[in-house]
Amino acid sequence: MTTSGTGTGPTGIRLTAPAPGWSVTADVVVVGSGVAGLTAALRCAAAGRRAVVVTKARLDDGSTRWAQGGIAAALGDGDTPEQHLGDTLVAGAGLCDEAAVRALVTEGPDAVHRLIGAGARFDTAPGSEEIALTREGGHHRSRIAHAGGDATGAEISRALVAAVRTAGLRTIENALVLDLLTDAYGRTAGVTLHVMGEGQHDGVGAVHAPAVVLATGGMGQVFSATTNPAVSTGDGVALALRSGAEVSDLEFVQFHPTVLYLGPEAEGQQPLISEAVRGEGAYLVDAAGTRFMVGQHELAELAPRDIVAKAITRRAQEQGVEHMYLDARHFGAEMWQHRFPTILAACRSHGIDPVTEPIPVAPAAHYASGGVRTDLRGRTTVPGLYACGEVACTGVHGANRLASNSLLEGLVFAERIAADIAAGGAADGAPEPVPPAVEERRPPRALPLLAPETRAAVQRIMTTGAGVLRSARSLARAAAELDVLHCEATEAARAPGAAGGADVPPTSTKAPEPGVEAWEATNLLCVARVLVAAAQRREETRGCHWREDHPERDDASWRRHFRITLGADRALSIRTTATADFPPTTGTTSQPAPTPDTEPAP
Ligand SMILES: Cc1cc2nc3c(=O)[nH]c(=O)nc-3n(C[C@H](O)[C@H](O)[C@H](O)COP(=O)(O)OP(=O)(O)OC[C@H]3O[C@@H](n4cnc5c(N)ncnc54)[C@H](O)[C@@H]3O)c2cc1C
Ligand SMILES: O=C([O-])CC(=O)C(=O)O
Repeated sequence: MTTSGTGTGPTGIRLTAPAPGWSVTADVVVVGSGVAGLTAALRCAAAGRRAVVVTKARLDDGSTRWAQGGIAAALGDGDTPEQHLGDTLVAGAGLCDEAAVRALVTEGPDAVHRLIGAGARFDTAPGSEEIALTREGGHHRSRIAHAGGDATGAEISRALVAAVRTAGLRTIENALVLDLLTDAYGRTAGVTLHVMGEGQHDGVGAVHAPAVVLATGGMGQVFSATTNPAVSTGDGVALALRSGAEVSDLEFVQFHPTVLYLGPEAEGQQPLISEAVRGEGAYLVDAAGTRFMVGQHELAELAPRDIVAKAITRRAQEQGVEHMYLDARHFGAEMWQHRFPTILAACRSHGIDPVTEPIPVAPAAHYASGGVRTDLRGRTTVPGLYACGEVACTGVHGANRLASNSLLEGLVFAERIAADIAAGGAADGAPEPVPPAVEERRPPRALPLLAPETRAAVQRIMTTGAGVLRSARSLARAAAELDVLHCEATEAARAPGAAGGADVPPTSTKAPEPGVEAWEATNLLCVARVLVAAAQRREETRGCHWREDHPERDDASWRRHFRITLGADRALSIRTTATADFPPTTGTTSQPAPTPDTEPAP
């Protein structure tokens, strides 16, 4: 067995996990403990597979816990999966894979009922046992189930964590997964991970398993202001790239239109004002108090998210201001308290009372519509490596995710993966035993210890150059600045005495292990560079990719996906493929090379 990662990241630096010092063996290792990871683990366990869940912080520390609006499914009278399909395809702006969307919307209602069976409690309509349903942007029907008013994700997380505990699943918390292990045939054989804090697993170790499910969530932390929690650093996408898997559609970062505006210097996770607030009748008004969405789209404030985010940005530019306002004073105190208690508390903690004043809002990075490319069974292009949830690109979201389809996608595709694993879809048999000489055979470590400041630098560069509004110029500047960061990091890594530097023998036991911050910063830089490369390539405006210099959607030239890998020559390669070819329907690595063009990255 050898460690993967012998190629270089887009940083050009060899990114290889340190050799494992301890190990655990399982049938499947699930990386991440949000809705996708926990559902996959529970389902695998129910099918008799030994599943281990590894997660970077605590079990409930991902985006799932923060989800507000709800989970979309055709649960209501008169609603149908077909109508849900239609709304999803429209939001996806011509780039959804219809087969994937069909799987989502037809399997969605039962998946939600299974979640309820697992213990999740959704709000019910007054005086009834029926699930209460609301609306969000892009949905022509009320089909969003919610819990605790605006605390849907917290309830889903609570229920799934409780189910995992009841099922007695093995979990390893505070463990950052570094890289994929592969066997001599290039098949998945587990992961290496770095456990923080005290405990029996302290330091770098490994979980050996023939199937790995990446469920690491999003990459919102690539930007300065995001709704995503601190753990959303794109680790799964970076790991997948290093292991040779394909990623796709990274340029489609969804900016949520209504995030509480806390000033131009605000950084890190920002409070979301759910789209469900607009679903219940809140208005967007500009600095002059005018409802500017009326007349812009048939659904006005409930237009798909990308359209609202663009309208807010445009109107703010016209008026020379930083934000717009969401006015829901007409809800009254009781409705605010009952329906949106979390948002009410968050606003008040920042000195804004939505009962008596409009809420200042601006777009912020919210969701990665692209990610690690999978087929309908959740298989990536590396045998035995699966991906589900926000880290994955199943083809469901196209160029822009429809509101509240994300939790649903996590459920449905996690279940599909578990079914595939249960049917023997991963590499056959147990992983090969680790040969004693693995320490000597691992590639030389040359991970630069990126300083924590690198994270903030990446975020500033990405926010300025690759944010909600982009252009060739802004993207070129971002690419150049990221290059500088990469070069500085490389130089620092080579400096005498640096961990992983040239003076540290590959097998040295004295070299300090890179810290979590170093891995996260490295992963952020890696995904930022790939994201910018994809955004530079897409010379049109589509879905949540908005190019100032190419303001129109161009189906003739760009109704395509970019499939991005790190080649054996260590260069980033970007291929384009037509929508109809996406994703593969048969599985793993034996796909014919897509047409038409294969080019080195810019
Ligand atoms: C504020 C907010 C509100 C939202 N509201 C909604 C909504 O109402 N409806 C909806 O459908 N969607 C919503 N979304 C999106 C949705 O919540 C997420 O897309 C979804 O929860 C992602 O689930 P996941 O399981 O893929 O990832 P997450 O829930 O983000 O979990 C990822 C997990 O991976 C772990 N992890 C990451 N990297 C590593 C690593 N290297 N090693 C080990 N573990 C790692 C994390 O610690 C975490 O446990 C919202 C998102 C946010 C941020
Ligand atoms: O509550 C919100 O607006 C967030 C949401 O639905 C989503 O991201 O799907």
